This record gives sequence, C-alpha cells and structure tokens, in this order.
Amino acid sequence: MSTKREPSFRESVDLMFNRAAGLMDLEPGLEEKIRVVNATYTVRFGVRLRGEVKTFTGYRSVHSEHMEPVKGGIRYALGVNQDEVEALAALMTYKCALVEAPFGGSKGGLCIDPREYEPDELERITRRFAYELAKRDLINPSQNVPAPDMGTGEREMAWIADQYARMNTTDINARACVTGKPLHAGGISGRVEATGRGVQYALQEFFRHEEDKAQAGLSGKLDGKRVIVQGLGNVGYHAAKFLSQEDGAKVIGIIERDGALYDPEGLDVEAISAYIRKHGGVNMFPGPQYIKDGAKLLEEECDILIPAALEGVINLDNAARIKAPLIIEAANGPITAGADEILRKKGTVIIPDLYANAGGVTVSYFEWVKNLSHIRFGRMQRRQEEARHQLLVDELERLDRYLGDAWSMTPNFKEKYLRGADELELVRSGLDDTMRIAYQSMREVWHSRPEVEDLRTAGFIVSIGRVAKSYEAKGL
Ligand SMILES: NC(=O)c1ccc[n+]([C@@H]2O[C@H](COP(=O)([O-])OP(=O)(O)OC[C@H]3O[C@@H](n4cnc5c(N)ncnc54)[C@H](O)[C@@H]3O)[C@@H](O)[C@H]2O)c1
Repeated sequence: MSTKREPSFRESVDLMFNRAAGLMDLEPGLEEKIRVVNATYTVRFGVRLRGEVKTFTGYRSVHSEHMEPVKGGIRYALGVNQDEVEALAALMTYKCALVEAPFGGSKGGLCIDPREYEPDELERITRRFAYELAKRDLINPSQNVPAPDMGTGEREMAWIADQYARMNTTDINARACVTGKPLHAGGISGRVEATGRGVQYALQEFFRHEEDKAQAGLSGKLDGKRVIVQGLGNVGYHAAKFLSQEDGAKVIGIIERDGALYDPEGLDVEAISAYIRKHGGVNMFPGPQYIKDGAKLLEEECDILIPAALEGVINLDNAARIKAPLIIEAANGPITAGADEILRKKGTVIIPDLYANAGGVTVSYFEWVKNLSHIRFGRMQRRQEEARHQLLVDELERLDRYLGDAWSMTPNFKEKYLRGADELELVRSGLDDTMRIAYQSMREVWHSRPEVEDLRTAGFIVSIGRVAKSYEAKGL
C-alpha cells in the first residue's frame, strides 16, 4: 500500500493541466481562468416512490463557457459527487477543444444506482431531475446540452428531451437540448456506438505511425494484438467488439464489477455481453477462467489495456505492476496523476481520455447540428439517380450556409454526401476524420517539442491553446 496521498479526481485533472500549462506561454492569469470550474449547481429533489418520498441529490457543473452551449454527459451512479462532476466537466472542455467540437465543458450526475429502480420509477426521477436543470437553463439547446454517460443511455435522453419540449412548447429547436437520443426521437445513426468506435479509430490511427508504436515497443498491425478491457458497458463493449471483429485483435481479458474473465486464446465478446445483460455480471460464464478480484487482471500481460469503466482504477497502488505497454483511456480519468507519472517513467504509452473517448461528443455534435438544421443527413438516398445529384448539391449548399464550420472538420463528408451515402456512413466518416486529425495535432506537439514527454501533455497543450485563443478573441 502506498503512503503517498492520492489526489482527488479533480485535483488529478488539474495536475495534468498544470503540467501542460507550465510548458506554455500563456498571458498572466489566463491559466487560472481556464483551469477553474465556473459554477456547479447542486439540486436536491423529492420523488414519491413506493409509498414514500425519496430525496435525490444531483449536480450540473459548468467548467468553461468560452463556447456555448456547454456540453457533457449525465452520469447515474451512487458514487457521484461534486469533485467528480467538476473533474468530468473540465475534461469535457479540453476534449471538445481537442476535437474542435464548438462547445464549452459541462457534466452532470445523479447519486443513484439505476439498477435499484423500475423503468417507470427511473422515468419519474429523470423527468424531475431534467425539470430542475431545465428551469435554470442547465438543459437548453443554446446553453447546455447533456448526453449519456455511465448509467444512462438513449432512454434517459429521450425522457430529458421530452421533458424539455413540454416546458418549451414553442421552441422549434427543443430536440437539440440533449444528444444521444434514440433515432426515432431526434437521434443520429451511430451515436450509441460512437465512443467505442472512436476508441477503435484512435487505435487504428496510432497503429499507422511506426514511430509511435515503437515508443510502446509494439510493431505491426492491430491484428492479433492481445487486449484487456475493463467495463463491458456502452464504451467497452463497442470498443472490444469492433477491435476483435473488424481489426482482428484478441480480447483476452474482460473485467467487470463482479470479477474478470481470462482466456489467452481470446474471449467471445458478444456472448459475454449477452450474459452480463441477462445475469448482471460475468461470474459463472461457462469456459474461461474466472478471477474474483477482477482488478488484478489490469496487471496481466497484454499489448493494449483499455480501462472503460471508472476513474482512478490505475493508481499509486497498482501502477508499478501494470505490464501493458499501451493504455488507451476509454473511460474518463482511469489513471490518477500519480500513476501517470509512474507509468511515464516506465515508458508506458498512454492515449489519453481527452482524446481517446472523444468519439461520443463528436457524434453528439453531428446530432446537435442535425437537430438544428432540421435536415436528415443522407435524406436523398432513395431518390432517383438523375434528380438526386442536383438536389444533394442544393441541400449541401444550404447546410454549408447554415453550418459552415461543421463540415470543415470532416474533409470526406462532402464527397460522401454527394455520393448519397447514408447517415451511418456519413457519421462514421466524420468521426474517423475527426479522430485522425485530433491525433495528428497531438502527435505533432509530442514529437516536435522534446520537453513534451507524452501524448497527454501534448493533448492538453493543443486544447489549452485553443481555449486560450477563444478567450483572447472574445475578451473575458
Ligand atoms: N457513454 C459515452 O458516450 C461516454 C463518452 C465518453 C466517455 N465515457 C466514459 O466511459 C466510461 C464508461 O461509460 P459507459 O457509458 O460505457 O458506462 P456504462 O454504464 O454503459 O458501462 C460501464 C460498465 O463498467 C462496469 N463497471 C462498473 N464498475 C466497475 C468496476 N468497479 N470494475 C469493472 N467494471 C465496472 C459496469 O458494470 C458497466 O458494464 C466512463 O468513464 C464514462 O465517463 C462515456
């Protein structure tokens, strides 16, 4: 057991920020302005459930409003607290800046274990929480736009959107008040898979660069690489599925709440995911070795470690024993600042959260743009070939006029649009472009400045620079 005090999650993010800001030439005082959380709202509300009034505590934190709306998920978990939502809100600011999604950073959370409630109870709780936030403009298409996070998904987003629409019946843009909605309630194709898909695209991009792979002592392709994933939820499941089914990677370990499964020959991700949905955990899954102390598997030999569950799982206690040469932070904050230092000194390459899990907010941005434009991407696909091209050109011009900068980050988008690609193809290509471009912006800093030792610091330097420019341009 280490005797050094582990910083809190927010302190950890701030320490990583400071490391990068210390290498930058920012105007005096601006560093602090960017780092601090602007405001955090705490709400306590009651809902009558099972014959008694139950009081819930929730938060919505706004880290930076250098761009509006601010954006960030809503988490349902018992451990939600102010420090956590503030850390997550800060990460959202840096994440959006890194992938050039034009949003400030925010995050919300409700202290609740959603598994303890029936769907109709969860709906009442969610609607009440949404009401409390929306009446203070903490849910609003132009001010603050939530999305799913741990413990929430499409269903909760649909309730939130509907609650906001009921409170703002004349707002034609009401649907844009939240992203991650179901397709039939204003959502966009490919949002559910987006964060895991982004993790896949991030690894694909990393593996395109020989020099970067060499830093981790890796070579060759993703094909055959041994992967251990922690958390087979939305992000972990999709990342594990795509990497194994499309890139030929071998998922040898899956860590869940109740333990871990291990098989050096590879695990069946689909079968295990279905088993978790049915039984609530991995214990008794037939075949692979079951390890009761699941977190121990983080320390097993593998090529790529994907923490995709919680923050702080790689910390001062276990960092020195982590053997993976490459860690991609699919979760937010899985590596504490202290562990980050230990791993850096060991030469472990870390693809940092602010980049690695930005696929979710990137596709959320497409969804928000789609809601505001009131145009369904790929709408003309089924029109007759000869009439279609001109219609698409006209439609694209209209979109461009409204939403100019939306397309600039996706160079393949126009070509695909004019070809009549469907929405899912457009979303995936926009996400792929975004993940490639953002990686390249980080690696350029990483390789061109000797004092920048790691991708995380490089990512923060790119993000902080952009936020600083935005503050400077508009005045504070
Ligand atoms: N959903 C998104 O679009 C999104 C976007 C960006 C970042 N993230 C981050 O990704 C992480 C996971 O989010 P999610 O949306 O996949 O959540 P989720 O609720 O869908 O899945 C979380 C998974 O982790 C498992 N888990 C919980 N505690 C665990 C523990 N102690 N050990 C092992 N497994 C555990 C759960 O059983 C579940 O399967 C979070 O850090 C979240 O902030 C999510």
